[in-house]
Amino acid sequence: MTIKIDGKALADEIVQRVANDVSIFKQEHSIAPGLAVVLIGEDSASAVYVRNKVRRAEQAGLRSIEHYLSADATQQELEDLIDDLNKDHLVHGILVQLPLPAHLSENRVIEAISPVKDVDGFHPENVGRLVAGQAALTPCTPLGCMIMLKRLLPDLSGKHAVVLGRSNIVGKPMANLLLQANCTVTVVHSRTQNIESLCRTADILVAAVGQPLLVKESWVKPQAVVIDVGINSVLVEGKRKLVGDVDYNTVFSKVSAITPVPGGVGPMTIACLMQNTLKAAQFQLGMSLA
Ligand SMILES: Nc1nc(=O)c2c([nH]1)NC[C@@H]1CN(c3ccc(C(=O)N[C@@H](CCC(=O)O)C(=O)O)cc3)C=[N+]21
Ligand SMILES: [Mg+2]
Repeated sequence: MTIKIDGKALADEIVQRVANDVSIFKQEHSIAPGLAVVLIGEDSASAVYVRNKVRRAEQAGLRSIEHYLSADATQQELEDLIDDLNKDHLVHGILVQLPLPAHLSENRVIEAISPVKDVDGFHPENVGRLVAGQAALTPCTPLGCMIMLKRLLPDLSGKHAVVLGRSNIVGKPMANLLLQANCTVTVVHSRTQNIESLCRTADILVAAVGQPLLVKESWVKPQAVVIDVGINSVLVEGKRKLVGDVDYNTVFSKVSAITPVPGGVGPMTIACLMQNTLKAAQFQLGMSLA
């Protein structure tokens, strides 16, 4: 019997726990942890994401503030806003929604965010800390994937994990977290030779390439655990539908567990954003890091 990993239910659980810790935080500090989300330009795909974030922030008891800049905002305007948020004592977490319009530098924006408020974990200081195995704010999507994996396989030690994709947002931090958990890690990407046969050697396969239904039944080892990070919007018989990077229906019966899309990694990403915002607030107010 294959386990369908219920990311939504696990996210509910995490947000509940964050809400509990937030109420303690509020009693101790008389303020709520605050999350500022910066959005540049119009992007229909981000609308759902923002709505989910706002709803989860409410559930967690966090204060969440959205800042909307127009698509033609300048680098200076954006960095000035980040500067204000860095100085704002009511803001403990800052997330700038990526990707940015082409005329803006993502690297410069990420570096402008104070590392202690960098709830995405994208600042080079947090990236370095993660790689070095030091306490850090860790990217939300890989963190959510690790929570699901550990719930399923409490001892990840010695497992062969294959990460499909090498983005700064998912693939690279995911590989580092798996290594930290004593997995043997292989990262495969667009230039890799024999991708399919490498994936077939994985005990744990994490797909994060943004290619709808790329991973077929022939790509997975029997009884593997499959984590599908892809959230691809495709047209099926004229209707928009979300599908992952994994061909869920054909892969399902061959593996021991798999995340669905939607309802898998997506809700966990948002739950981890709430968790990171609380962690950032606790750190900034001098409590010990969990
Ligand atoms: N700085 C930055 N950090 C991010 O973490 C970030 C970003 N920029 N830009 C956009 C992407 C996308 N992303 C999603 C997270 C959750 C869902 C999510 O909750 N999905 C649900 C619902 C999807 C639906 O129903 O449309 C699900 O998969 O079940 C989707 C997308 C975070 N991103
Ligand atoms: Mg993230």
